[in-house]
Amino acid sequence: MTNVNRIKVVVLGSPRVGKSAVTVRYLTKRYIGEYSSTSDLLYRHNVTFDSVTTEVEILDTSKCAKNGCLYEHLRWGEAFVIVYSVVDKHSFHEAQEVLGQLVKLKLPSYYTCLLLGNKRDLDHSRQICVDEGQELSLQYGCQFYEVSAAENFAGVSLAFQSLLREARSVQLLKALPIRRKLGVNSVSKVLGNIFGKNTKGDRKKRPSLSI
Ligand SMILES: Nc1nc2c(ncn2[C@@H]2O[C@H](COP(=O)(O)OP(=O)(O)OP(=O)(O)O)[C@@H](O)[C@H]2O)c(=O)[nH]1
Repeated sequence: MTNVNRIKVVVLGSPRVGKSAVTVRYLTKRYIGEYSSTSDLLYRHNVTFDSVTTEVEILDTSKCAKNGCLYEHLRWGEAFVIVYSVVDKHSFHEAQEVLGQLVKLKLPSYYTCLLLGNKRDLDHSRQICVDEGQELSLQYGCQFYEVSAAENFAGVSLAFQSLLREARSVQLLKALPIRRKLGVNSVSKVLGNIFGKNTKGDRKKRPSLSI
């Protein structure tokens, strides 16, 4: 059963893309250059949106995802941050693979997902342009931000908050009493509020930003 007071977030991506850096930046505002952890780390903190406080669990995954834990991570999570490095083409392709697995495992139920291009401060060595990230996110219907955990707290914070807001809306929707019948228009309104479609069917752009 959905717990509307808790959101479980999983941070995934290739080795060394900055999963720990973005997670710790979001939670503490600090950038720590090197992390020595070789196992998954679970963080807990509270967020308040519209006067409602929700507990957030963030699982910063380690290399274990390579050794068959990906399935468990995807099953455990309700919201996903899939990180790649803009200076590492391979990590972008791996992000694409993870998105594919996520869709296979989670659809048709709702889930929330953020594609996060990290290390944008290394622009001179870029291998993945903004448009490629944007395109991939549109393909999989997820949010997209480019950030630099090293240089900027604001972008990382905005990206996580945007994900958490959407995750909370999805949870509220899931928690609607099954017996309460909604008309087609009501359902379309609820979904529109969450996924950015207005009732006339025009699609609003998903949040997408480079900071
Ligand atoms: N230039 C730059 N370096 C970064 C940035 N974010 C992380 N790094 C560096 O990238 C390296 C890997 O960062 P981590 O946060 O440990 O990456 P990770 O994905 O958690 O690594 P694993 O858990 O080992 O897979 C470290 O040397 C960080 O200092 C960034 O935004 N810009």
